[in-house]
Amino acid sequence: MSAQSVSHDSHPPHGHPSNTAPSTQKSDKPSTASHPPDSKPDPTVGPPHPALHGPDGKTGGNIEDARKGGQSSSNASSASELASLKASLRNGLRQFPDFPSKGVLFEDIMPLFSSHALHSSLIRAMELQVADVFNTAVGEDSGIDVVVGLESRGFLFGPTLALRLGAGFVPVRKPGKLPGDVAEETFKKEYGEDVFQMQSDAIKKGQKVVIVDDIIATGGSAAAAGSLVRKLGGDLIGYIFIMELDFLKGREKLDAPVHTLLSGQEEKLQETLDMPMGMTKEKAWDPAKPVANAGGANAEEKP
Ligand SMILES: O=P(O)(O)OC[C@H]1O[C@H](OP(=O)(O)OP(=O)(O)O)[C@H](O)[C@@H]1O
Ligand SMILES: Nc1ncnc2[nH]cnc12
Repeated sequence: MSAQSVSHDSHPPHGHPSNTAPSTQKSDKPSTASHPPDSKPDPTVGPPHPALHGPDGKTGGNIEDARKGGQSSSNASSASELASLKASLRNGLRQFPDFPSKGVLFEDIMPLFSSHALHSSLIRAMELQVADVFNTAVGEDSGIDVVVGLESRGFLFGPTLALRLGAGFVPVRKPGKLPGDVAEETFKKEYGEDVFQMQSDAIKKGQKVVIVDDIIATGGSAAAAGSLVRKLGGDLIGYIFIMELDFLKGREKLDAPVHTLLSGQEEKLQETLDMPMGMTKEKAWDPAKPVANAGGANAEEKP
């Protein structure tokens, strides 16, 4: 195969091959969807889901009852654990320019699974992130009923996350794979259309559902999955992705809160002119230099 990855040493901060700025501190972090400026609310943190919260949006309800007691100290330690997990995960990602086609900077999440340590960090980070953004208890008392994962990369971590959250797992599949009655939704991809299906009895009316996938690009897949969940009567609490291709504005297609574990690409892959200093087209994407840190300076750090 001719795929080439960016070497660790020469790799620019994530999402922009021309950006050679050193890793940023809090004050000069770029404003991304997942790390907005102080003046702007963080769009990765949606409003608390009413079904999971009391009238003040913070307390009350069965799930919240489970959180009472030592909440603030455990929140602080969870936040620091989550920040440290995110840092390791960022270092585990790789980017492949011009894959699967020219102009696409492909985010390779497979190293997060080939390493036992990273895999374990990913699942723990997801578990903590869910509790943080949906304001639920950490772990099996989450109160989330179903995790829905999108074919196929959403299948890599959706089931494990579901176990951790005390939830069931339900797949959204491409057509012709699921037996019995299915609900289906057609959606637009970058080129042409695709169809997603779910088994009609997979979600019970009113069940609290979180949709997970590795990446949100145009948002077409995730929006179709959201429509299917609602068709089946599910209560869609929100979406969790590992990362986002910000410049495609996929989150604008979604009508439930959207959260990403790590920040993603802010801009489209640039041409040679924009490459980091000292690189040529031939030199830049040297396949002999295998590891890229796709996390970089733009990675999300929720305060
Ligand atoms: O936001 P969108 O533009 O809809 O794109 C995002 C989807 O694209 C990728 O899946 P892909 O269709 O490549 O399938 P795969 O997971 O089977 O590789 C990715 O895993 C998401 O599911
Ligand atoms: N740039 C990208 N990297 C990995 N998966 C993707 N799915 C859609 N766009 C992608």
